[in-house]
Amino acid sequence: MTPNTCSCLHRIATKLPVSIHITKLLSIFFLFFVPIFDNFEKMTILIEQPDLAGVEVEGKKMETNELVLDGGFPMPKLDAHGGGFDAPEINAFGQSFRDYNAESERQKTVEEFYRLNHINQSFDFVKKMREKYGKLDKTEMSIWECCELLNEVVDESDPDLDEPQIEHLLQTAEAIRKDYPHQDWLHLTALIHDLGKVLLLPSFGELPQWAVVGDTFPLGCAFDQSIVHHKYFKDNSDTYNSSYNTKNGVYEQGCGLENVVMSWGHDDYMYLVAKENGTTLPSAALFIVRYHSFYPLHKAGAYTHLMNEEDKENLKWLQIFNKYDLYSKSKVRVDVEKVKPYYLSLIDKYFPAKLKW
Ligand SMILES: O[C@H]1[C@H](O)[C@@H](O)[C@H](O)[C@@H](O)[C@H]1O
Ligand SMILES: [Fe+2]
Ligand SMILES: [Fe+2]
Repeated sequence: MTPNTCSCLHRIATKLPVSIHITKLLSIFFLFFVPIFDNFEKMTILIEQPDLAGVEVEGKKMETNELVLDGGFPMPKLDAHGGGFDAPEINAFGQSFRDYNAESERQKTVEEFYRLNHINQSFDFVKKMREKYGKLDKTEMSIWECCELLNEVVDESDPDLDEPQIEHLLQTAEAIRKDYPHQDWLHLTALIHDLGKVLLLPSFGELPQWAVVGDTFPLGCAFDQSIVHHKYFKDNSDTYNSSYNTKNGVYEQGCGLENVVMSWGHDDYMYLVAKENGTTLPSAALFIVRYHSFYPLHKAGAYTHLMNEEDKENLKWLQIFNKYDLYSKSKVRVDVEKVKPYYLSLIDKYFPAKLKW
């Protein structure tokens, strides 16, 4: 029924010799309901889509096409490569990244590092370290003061970088900031992720490199073949402990990574520091800090049977982060003084002024 037929019927109805009430009721019927039935077949139900671009959700600006994960932190839509980052093919030494067998000046140092690491990281050793460093009684300082301490630190496990660690922190943070400008928590996560390397310094007990850096792996269950230089586990006593050397070992399937004892180093230490000092960073940030060296999981896909649902969600962020951690390593220096005010503002937002270490 078209609007014309409708108004015509309305006119006829008004001319009928019946009471004014019936006329009014008919008019209402024809005017409002008939056109609705008439158009019923053509009707499409439209639900308005809120335009989230530029809108703040829990203090975070949204970009279009973003999903919101737990805690209100937006999950960016990724392209096939997991973000806009253009990963270089070769490192500063002209080799491909994380090639642990390539002949280079660093290869021997790195392999010797993993030999010692694999012999000495045991279930008992880690338990002792977590207890000792969990006390956070070494010193008090701000996040930025800690960044500056890393000026002194060079990581012997890394085949791709021999620059002081503060360079690496800023390179990672600046690279991720460029691609994810609105996720400020991710910029700060990048800045702090390796701060735990201060364990190498005298005021932190001057731990040997094998107890601070390098890839991490679980203790209390079998050492997966994907772990770099796996062969050196033959001299680790846990290899021969029947409670520890099976796929699940002391764990249950799906128990969640937080219940898994990881090899001791800068990841777990910095996680403890951030958590115990009451950071307001989201759980994905703490997950990144804690497991960023767990290449057997996030690169090789080993140990996934130990993850729970929350781990699986957080792993998506870790995999985004990892690209920047790895491929931003270069000899190009960041102008520290120029970017410092920005990072100081983030530190102020997510951390107390002084932290216990
Ligand atoms: O050599 C590197 C370096 O120590 C990194 O900081 C760590 O996160 C990596 O996993 C490791 O392989
Ligand atoms: Fe690291
Ligand atoms: Fe790193």
